[in-house]
Amino acid sequence: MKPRDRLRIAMQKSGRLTEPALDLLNRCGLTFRQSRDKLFCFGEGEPVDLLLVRDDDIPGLIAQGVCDLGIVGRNVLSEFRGTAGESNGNAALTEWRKLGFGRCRLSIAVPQEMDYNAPQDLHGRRIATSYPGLLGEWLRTQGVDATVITLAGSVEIAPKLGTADAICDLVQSGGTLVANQLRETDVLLQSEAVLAGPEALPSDERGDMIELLLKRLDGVIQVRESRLLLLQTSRTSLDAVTRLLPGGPQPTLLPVAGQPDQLMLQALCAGEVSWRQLEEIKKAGAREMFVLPVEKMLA
Ligand SMILES: Nc1ncnc2c1ncn2[C@@H]1O[C@H](COP(=O)(O)OP(=O)(O)OP(=O)(O)O)[C@@H](O)[C@H]1O
Ligand SMILES: O=P(O)(O)OC[C@H]1O[C@H](OP(=O)(O)OP(=O)(O)O)[C@H](O)[C@@H]1O
Ligand SMILES: [Mg+2]
Repeated sequence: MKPRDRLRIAMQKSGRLTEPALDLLNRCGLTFRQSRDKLFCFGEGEPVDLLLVRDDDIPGLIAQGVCDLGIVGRNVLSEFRGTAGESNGNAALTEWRKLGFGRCRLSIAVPQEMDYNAPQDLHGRRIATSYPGLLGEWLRTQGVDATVITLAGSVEIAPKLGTADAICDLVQSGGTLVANQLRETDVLLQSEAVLAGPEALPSDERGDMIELLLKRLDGVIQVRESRLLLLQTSRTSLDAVTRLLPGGPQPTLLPVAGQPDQLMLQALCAGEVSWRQLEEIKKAGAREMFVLPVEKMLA
């Protein structure tokens, strides 16, 4: 293969991961010249280009060295790793970063009326899936002997059509399962989009660019997941309120003008603050609560 001096990242051409992946790269300061419906996008500022492909092709493109990195679901990457042995030689791919979008899980689901208590109930059954590698591995670890039926899509319909007794497919809200009178029984894999690449970084300029990109990604992900929590509390409730704060550095306390028994508390939280957490904190004595997104951060 011809040596390249520009970094090449594979991402999904059109699908669930396309917008969030491009948004993330933009936030890392990468912009691209060609329109998104083209196969190749040339990086404008930095020497980083994009290849837009079917998500299933991404691990193979990295393993073959056609691309240096890829943004792909862990489900697709893990399936490739499991089946890569025979067809792709030494395809040692790794997850460089978890990207926090495209969250879903790979699960077994059975018809609602089926008597199912444990994986052993799948003995001798037919299971339809688009993930034969991951399913086969799970069945082996469970010591279950079942027939794996590989389908490219519309897996959930297989039990109704009588072509399978159970399925193994992606679940997010569970809506598709309910619509097909199926119930989820076992989770094989928790998935989200990841930045995938070879285990060893290239030893040329591309390796330096990857290191720079990883640093920027870390900053972008940290800011994206950070929230600033502001609230008011009495000094007597302070301990109870502080105990309930989501993880992060020590909060800052500020006096409230004209109310010596009151404090304004400011806390940087490392993740989303849920309504439930807010309600608990309020019960402990807080009021005037605000949760703000963080735009930029420089420690
Ligand atoms: N319901 C869902 N909610 C969230 N993420 C999902 C969901 N379904 C799939 N994903 C994740 O998004 C990835 C891409 O899903 P999508 O449906 O766009 O793929 P696809 O139909 O295989 O697309 P392609 O045309 O690129 O092959 C999946 O591999 C998975 O990681
Ligand atoms: O649990 P849910 O929120 O219902 O999501 C799960 C569904 O989403 C994905 O399909 P998608 O919507 O991409 O349709 P497709 O696979 O037929 O393209 C996946 O293959 C499941 O069918
Ligand atoms: Mg696909």
